[in-house]
Amino acid sequence: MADLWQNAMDHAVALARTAGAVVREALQDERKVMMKSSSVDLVTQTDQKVEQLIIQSVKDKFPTHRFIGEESVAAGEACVLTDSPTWIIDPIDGTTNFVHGYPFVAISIGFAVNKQLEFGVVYSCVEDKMFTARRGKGAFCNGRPLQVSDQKEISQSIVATEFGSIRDPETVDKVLSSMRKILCIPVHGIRGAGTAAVNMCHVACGCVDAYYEIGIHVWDVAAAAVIVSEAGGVLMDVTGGQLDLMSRRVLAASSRSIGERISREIEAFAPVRDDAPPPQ
Ligand SMILES: O=P([O-])([O-])O[C@@H]1[C@H](O)[C@H](O)[C@@H](O)[C@H](O)[C@H]1O
Ligand SMILES: [Mg+2]
Ligand SMILES: [Mg+2]
Repeated sequence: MADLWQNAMDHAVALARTAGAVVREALQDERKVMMKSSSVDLVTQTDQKVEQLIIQSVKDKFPTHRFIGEESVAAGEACVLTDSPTWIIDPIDGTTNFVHGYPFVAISIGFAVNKQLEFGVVYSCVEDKMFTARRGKGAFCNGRPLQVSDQKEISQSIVATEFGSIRDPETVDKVLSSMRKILCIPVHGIRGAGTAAVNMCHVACGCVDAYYEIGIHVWDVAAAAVIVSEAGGVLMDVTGGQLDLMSRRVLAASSRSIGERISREIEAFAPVRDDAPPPQ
């Protein structure tokens, strides 16, 4: 089969561009902020509008395909990855950035078939950077090929991570303790763009050597996972084991050795899985 899903990918790129224009436009206006699970888990009408725009357009073009969308799941849809072709959508990755006008905001569209990711599209819409990758065909930013860094020395690396939105003191202690241990290796620095998808694209570009986070969701990382691996990077669990997309943990690195070195410093914990049945 030559390239069965190229049509779907072309459509995803066009949709990400359209959605990005909607988000950029909304950045000019006042943004009404609502809370989801807590006061630091935010959503706006633009997140909801963009997700609906993407889902409706895909339904019209590919009526049998399924969806996992951040705001649909927040509204009660199941978060289940089946063997059916499935679009995994984060309409705005970096909603907190969007709310504050901090200029890293992305539309993230991943696509899986038989539970295998086939392509990923991440559009960092303020920077106008379109990151794309199709399984087996390389990763690109605005059409230019991407390659992870060839850094082998952890002490000469930059690591990206986020503080996350789980803010009970015990969890925050673990998050800070991991960062402290990584800083003390010492690495050159720690960075965070405020969007998981863009952090992972930075691994793909080679400007950071690794990114990890506990608390992300499948829609934050599905698209960018293809981009990282097609740029030559590796994906793993924060313990160094196999990546589980529903586990809410990710470690993306330029090489297995850098990833495993960082995993040794991370205090792992296990948030409620994305595919956990809803509480009764
Ligand atoms: O809510 P959202 O802005 O789509 O996604 C969030 C961003 O990626 C953030 O950088 C990360 O720290 C959170 O874990 C994500 O949930
Ligand atoms: Mg997100
Ligand atoms: Mg989002």
